[in-house]
Amino acid sequence: MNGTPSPQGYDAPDRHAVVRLDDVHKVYGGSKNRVAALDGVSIGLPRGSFTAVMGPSGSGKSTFLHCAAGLDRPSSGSVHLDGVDLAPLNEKELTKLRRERIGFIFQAFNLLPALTVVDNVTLPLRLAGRRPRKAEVDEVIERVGLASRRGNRPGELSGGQQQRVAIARALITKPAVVFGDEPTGALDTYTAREVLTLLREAVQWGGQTIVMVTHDPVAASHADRVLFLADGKIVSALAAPTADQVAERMTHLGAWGDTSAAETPTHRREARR
Ligand SMILES: Nc1ncnc2c1ncn2[C@@H]1O[C@H](COP(=O)(O)OP(=O)(O)OP(=O)(O)O)[C@@H](O)[C@H]1O
Repeated sequence: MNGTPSPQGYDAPDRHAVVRLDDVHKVYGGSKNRVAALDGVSIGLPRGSFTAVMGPSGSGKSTFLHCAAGLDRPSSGSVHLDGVDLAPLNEKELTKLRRERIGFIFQAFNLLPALTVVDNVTLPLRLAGRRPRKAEVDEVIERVGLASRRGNRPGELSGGQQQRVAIARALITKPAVVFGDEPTGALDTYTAREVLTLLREAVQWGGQTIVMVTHDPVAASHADRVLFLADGKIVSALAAPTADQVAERMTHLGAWGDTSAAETPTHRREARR
């Protein structure tokens, strides 16, 4: 669980990991426009851990998330989720596995505008044919601080509140892992911190496993470990990271392009406030 490279890459894939990728390659295009979006990724993510995935634009973060979550299939290599090898599953089986064992949180919240908070949160249970139990619904809605908003619709909520609904919706099925794609990307600094604290608590108190793609070093600093991707490979990792350490590592990867070398998106955002 540190940043030391092993002969197999960053961390030997651990048999007990909730998410395990073994030598995963994902290739797009043909012979003329071939892109190796993932180029031999091997990693194990332990149960109850919070992992942030960072890297320059085009480094393969989304592809990593999509392959790890069974939204996309690797060109070669294997992905195990909660002990299940995803390769032999057909689309129907993959959909069922995603519905039952994975929670998703997106930058754009993706709530259904016509449904109340309670109905948005319980939707995954109803889609899985399970009748929501009042106690479990109350518990998760209270945990995200929305007990007084149960009957509101998304349009009546702030961005931070909407993301908390999305978090409750991701947690309600008690998934093996929650994948976040820039979950704080649309939020201001203060609200983002509240949402990240909530995710941290889900890991710390609920034993939830979370994997989050982010461009924000401050967001990444809430994770137990940051994985850095470059050109489709995990090139480095940081355990118990600070935002400054993450920003510095990103600068070395050339992640901020040719804007000021020391500036990060977060620092720029803070400077504008
Ligand atoms: N459907 C696709 N067809 C062709 N190439 C693709 C496709 N999806 C991704 N790629 C390429 O694979 C590489 C990795 O893309 P990916 O979206 O995973 O990067 P990323 O790190 O998430 O980028 P960003 O931070 O800009 O969202 C890029 O070169 C991208 O152009």
